[in-house]
Amino acid sequence: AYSTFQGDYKWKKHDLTYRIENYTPDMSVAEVDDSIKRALQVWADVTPLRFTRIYSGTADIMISFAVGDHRDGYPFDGPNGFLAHAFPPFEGIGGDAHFDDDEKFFYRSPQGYNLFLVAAHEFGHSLGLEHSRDPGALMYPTYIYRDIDTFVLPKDDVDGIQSLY
Ligand SMILES: CNC(=O)[C@@H](NC(=O)[C@H](CC(C)C)CN(O)C=O)C(C)(C)C
Ligand SMILES: [Zn+2]
Repeated sequence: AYSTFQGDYKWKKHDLTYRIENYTPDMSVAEVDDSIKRALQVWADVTPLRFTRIYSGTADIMISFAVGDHRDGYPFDGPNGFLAHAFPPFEGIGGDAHFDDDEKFFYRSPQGYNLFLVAAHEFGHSLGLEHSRDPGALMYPTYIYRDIDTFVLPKDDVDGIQSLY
């Protein structure tokens, strides 16, 4: 039930870079770094894609926290509502993921919004996946909490990403 972006947007290379541009006050730097790294690994585990972190310059996937209007034409909406958004693989802002810092993100708590889960969904978009109609899929449009210690990428998402890479 997965879907990809019209025109089959996908990266033409398997070695991708990412850069964490800023941090949320909701958790430690180490916890953000780990959440992002694990959210990318979810997709790397089932594709030939590899992710390398860079600390300056322009990465394929630029990751940032922002509130309200952050000048990309898609202003955030305060607490709740939209939690984050990401752009499909194309030049420039393509691949980039923005997280709404008016949300309270959590590292491990089942309350609130788990950063790892939100990021894993966003990176699905960064790699070329659109939303799935499968309510069990990570790419389902609504945030659903799942135990992150036992998290396994749902089959619909695996089928989707493997249809691209
Ligand atoms: C709690 N709020 C929600 O469930 C909202 N959904 C989201 O914020 C999506 C991200 C989640 C799935 C991590 C937005 N999205 O698709 C980004 O790529 C609404 C369903 C209210 C829009
Ligand atoms: Zn989405």
